[in-house]
Amino acid sequence: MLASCGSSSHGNPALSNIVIATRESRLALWQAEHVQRLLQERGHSVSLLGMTTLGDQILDRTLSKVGGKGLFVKELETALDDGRADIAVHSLKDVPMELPEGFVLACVLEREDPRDAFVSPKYATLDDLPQGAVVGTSSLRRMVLLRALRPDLRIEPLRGNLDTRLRKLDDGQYDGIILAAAGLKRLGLESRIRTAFEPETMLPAAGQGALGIEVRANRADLIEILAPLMHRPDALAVTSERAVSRAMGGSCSMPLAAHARWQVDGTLRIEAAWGDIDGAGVLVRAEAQGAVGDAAQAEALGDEAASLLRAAGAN
Ligand SMILES: NCc1[nH]cc(CCC(=O)O)c1CC(=O)O
Repeated sequence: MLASCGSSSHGNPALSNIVIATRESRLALWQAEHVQRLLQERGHSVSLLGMTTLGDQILDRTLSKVGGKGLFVKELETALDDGRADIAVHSLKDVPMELPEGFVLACVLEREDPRDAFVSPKYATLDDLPQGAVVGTSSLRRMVLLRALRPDLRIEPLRGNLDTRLRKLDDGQYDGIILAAAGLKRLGLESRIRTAFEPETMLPAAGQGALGIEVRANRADLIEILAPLMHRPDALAVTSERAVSRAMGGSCSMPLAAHARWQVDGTLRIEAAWGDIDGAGVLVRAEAQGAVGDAAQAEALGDEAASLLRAAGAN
């Protein structure tokens, strides 16, 4: 079933052309083109298939109310399934923990800045915001973490792609908004970042800043082609973060943060936070640290952090 048409100098099968299924937001296209460049540098021919997903069409409700992360991924998987495309490039943050039967994450690329960023025309930091200022975010994680930092702020929903969100800010609908630093940097909008929150202050979402490449599990040809793009340390860190989400039954209807960092002694340290958005503003945190040499150990570390979260009151 290999769609091969010859061999590269390394003896790998070479596809005549690799088709990347991608959403059509500016960020999604940047990400797909990034993977396109990386593969072209290795001698592959690559084209893009742009698609509009349900997640892109539903801009008036929070994602958590309309079905969650899968909305951005499903149409792309259909294109892989029916052979219109070979691979899909995703922001890992938006990829559900369990992929549908028959799909695998073949590759995690080197991660961009995983931090959240404070963006505001007027205020340099969150601390500079006046009492009761309006901050835009539709992320439950950002809401509960913001609430812990500044209970006085008014948090208002903010949806749409990056350009839309920035336009709403510039229109004056918010005093400040929170966005992922990675997306701003990729689109050359780094100058909009007033403060990047250290993870201690605003713990990132599992997988934030990382790109994942999804393929049909039976495409051994593609899995081999993508292997050199894998960034192993970041892949293991992200695997432990995603394990926290999986263990907590994670979806974006749950305020959950998980962020893992390699330590100077070579161990991996993961921090996690869980919030109770409807309840009394409960926010619990946990951390775990250990030697991680493979995906199973990365998952075990994430599971341990999730157990500690539960022991601390998360459910
Ligand atoms: N939920 C939307 C989303 N998914 C991925 C990114 C970009 C950052 C990344 O790659 O993690 C963003 C924008 C944001 O959260 O501000």
